Amino acid sequence: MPDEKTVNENDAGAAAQGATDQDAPAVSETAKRAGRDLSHVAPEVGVAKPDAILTARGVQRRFGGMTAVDVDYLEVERGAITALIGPNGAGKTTFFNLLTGFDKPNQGMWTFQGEPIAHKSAARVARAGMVRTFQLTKALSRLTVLENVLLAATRNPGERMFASMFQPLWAGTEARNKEKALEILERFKLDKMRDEYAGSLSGGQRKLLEMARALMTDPAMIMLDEPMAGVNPALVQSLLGHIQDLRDEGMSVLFVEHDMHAVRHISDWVVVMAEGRIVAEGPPGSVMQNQAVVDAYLGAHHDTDLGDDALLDPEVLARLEAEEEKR
Ligand SMILES: Nc1ncnc2c1ncn2[C@@H]1O[C@H](COP(=O)(O)OP(=O)(O)OP(=O)(O)O)[C@@H](O)[C@H]1O
Repeated sequence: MPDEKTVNENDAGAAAQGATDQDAPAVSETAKRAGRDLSHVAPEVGVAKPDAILTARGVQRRFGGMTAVDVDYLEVERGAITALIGPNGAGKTTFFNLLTGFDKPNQGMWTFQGEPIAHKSAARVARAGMVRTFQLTKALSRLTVLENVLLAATRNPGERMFASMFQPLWAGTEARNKEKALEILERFKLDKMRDEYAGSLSGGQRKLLEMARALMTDPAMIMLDEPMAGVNPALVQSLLGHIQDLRDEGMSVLFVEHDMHAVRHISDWVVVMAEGRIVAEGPPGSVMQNQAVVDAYLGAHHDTDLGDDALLDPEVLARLEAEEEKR
């Protein structure tokens, strides 16, 4: 059965207005504030947010003569779920790669929690608290689920030669990391699969493992790259619930996604890119009605359904779940 919490759109906003759902985990003050504050923000490109965790200015990335990213100004709200959408080739992944230090801009700057992090390495960005998920590579598929999560732990002094001379210190950190990894695996219901090869996980479980790996570093902001891609429809609801939980615990979430149903249901704010630029931003309900957004998708001959809610209708979900069980 779908969880009440994920069926309601804009949970943080609902919670802020005093909605009571006794089954839902506690919603952090940050998330409540983000939901409440964003409801007063004008849906305009480049609009200032009440409490921005990330601010980008004049970001450009060119490949030869083609400008893949040309973002004048963007603020991303702290403690909110922000979706980055747009037709194929809009520049979403390139922008994501730039922000997280996996690519370098031709120009532009951005700050994260007030700290300038443009031109910094991916490792440095991660240490600052902005962590992105990664698709399971072939090499990682051959490690166990637990090994995958442990590998994501940062600042393990055991990795440093000097500290490795102090075995007890190193051993203590390893034990703590393992305890933490097991807690995270339990949260995502992957604990029973801890010793299985990661390659044997289903599409949805892989997405959860990617999130689990990111959580090992206690990020302030988690960047999810197409979290719904390759996920069985019956698991979509649960995955959406996990993403909302991250937000409700106070984390900021920025995700690139093509699945408009997911975008509509969990996003507090949606940013739309087309041809490298941001063409619209606003709450999910209104932004998808925006003419610039409709034009961007139609112009790209895109067949994306900009969002009826059929997939997340409880009856449709119950049928999908029943079909899944019969298999
Ligand atoms: N390394 C590269 N070299 C040359 N062109 C590139 C490179 N990376 C991306 N591009 C081009 O930049 C543009 C933006 O690509 P990008 O992958 O960022 O778009 P996207 O919005 O993520 O698309 P999709 O939704 O299909 O993943 C595209 O025209 C793409 O071909």
